[in-house]
Amino acid sequence: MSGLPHRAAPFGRPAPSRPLVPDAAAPRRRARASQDRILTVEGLSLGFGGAVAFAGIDLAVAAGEIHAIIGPNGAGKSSLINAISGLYAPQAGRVRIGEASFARVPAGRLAALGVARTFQNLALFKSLNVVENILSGLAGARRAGLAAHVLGLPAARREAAEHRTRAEAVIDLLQLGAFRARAAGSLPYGLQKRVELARALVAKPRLLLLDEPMAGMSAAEKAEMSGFILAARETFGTAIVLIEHDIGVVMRLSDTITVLDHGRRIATGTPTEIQANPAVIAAYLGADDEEDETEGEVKAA
Ligand SMILES: Nc1ncnc2c1ncn2[C@@H]1O[C@H](COP(=O)(O)OP(=O)(O)OP(=O)(O)O)[C@@H](O)[C@H]1O
Repeated sequence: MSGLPHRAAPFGRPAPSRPLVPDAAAPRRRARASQDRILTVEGLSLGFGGAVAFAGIDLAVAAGEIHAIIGPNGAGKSSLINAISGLYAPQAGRVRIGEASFARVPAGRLAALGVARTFQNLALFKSLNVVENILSGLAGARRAGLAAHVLGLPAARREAAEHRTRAEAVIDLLQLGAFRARAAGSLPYGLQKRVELARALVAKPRLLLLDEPMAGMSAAEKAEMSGFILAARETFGTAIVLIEHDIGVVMRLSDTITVLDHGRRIATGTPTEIQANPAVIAAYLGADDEEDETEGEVKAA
């Protein structure tokens, strides 16, 4: 820290002291943690032409963990989520989801792998109502064939009823009942983001990837959305990987934070560890000097 300029550190609080006595239970805990791991990213690298989006990224997310990925603009956060969800094909490394390991994650099998995601920009069916949008999150979970649905066969009717029950459970959880018949496109932006979350959650994913779920929201809307994200984890035990620029929100929500800068992972730790990490502070102060926009976001901590 001594090399930093004389400016307020963006994350404020001091580092925790390390325990001095060796922790005998640590190896056992580590073994259990790796069994509970839902996502492991090993040495993942992606470039576009000559430009590096990210390189050599390692990441481990345990079942039920909320793991934020933060970093200045262009650090590689969205590209990493896009690679984890199979939209981008990495040039090196592997992604393990549960027990399955991939050089490129098959995007078409995401739902079967227990993974759901939202996008940085809203991707709802604007003219469909809220219930229909949420049900579209179960399209990958259909067992009865299309013909059975068209003909209204009993298996298809049972499945449709079961899906409605699941949709209603998510509607209750995210308090969307009053809007269920409204066209998604007619709702205020904050509610549309909530519908997107509901659509991702309806399949009860083991892993949920949220790309800036609170972008463009007011402080009150962000607090509300944070509550819904915690409720989702609590109710479904879902692990959540979250990209978010508001550092205050990240500090309050996350169990673990990974920081990217210029496509490299510069730190992983608890919120307390991250806010005291010199490399993280330097990365944000550097971004501070370059971009006024980021300044406010970092100081929100
Ligand atoms: N489809 C693409 N084609 C070419 N370059 C891309 C593409 N997607 C991302 N990049 C580049 O990869 C780098 C990382 O971008 P990315 O969007 O992943 O960063 P980010 O951390 O999510 O940024 P932000 O916080 O601004 O959303 C940037 O240099 C970006 O220009």
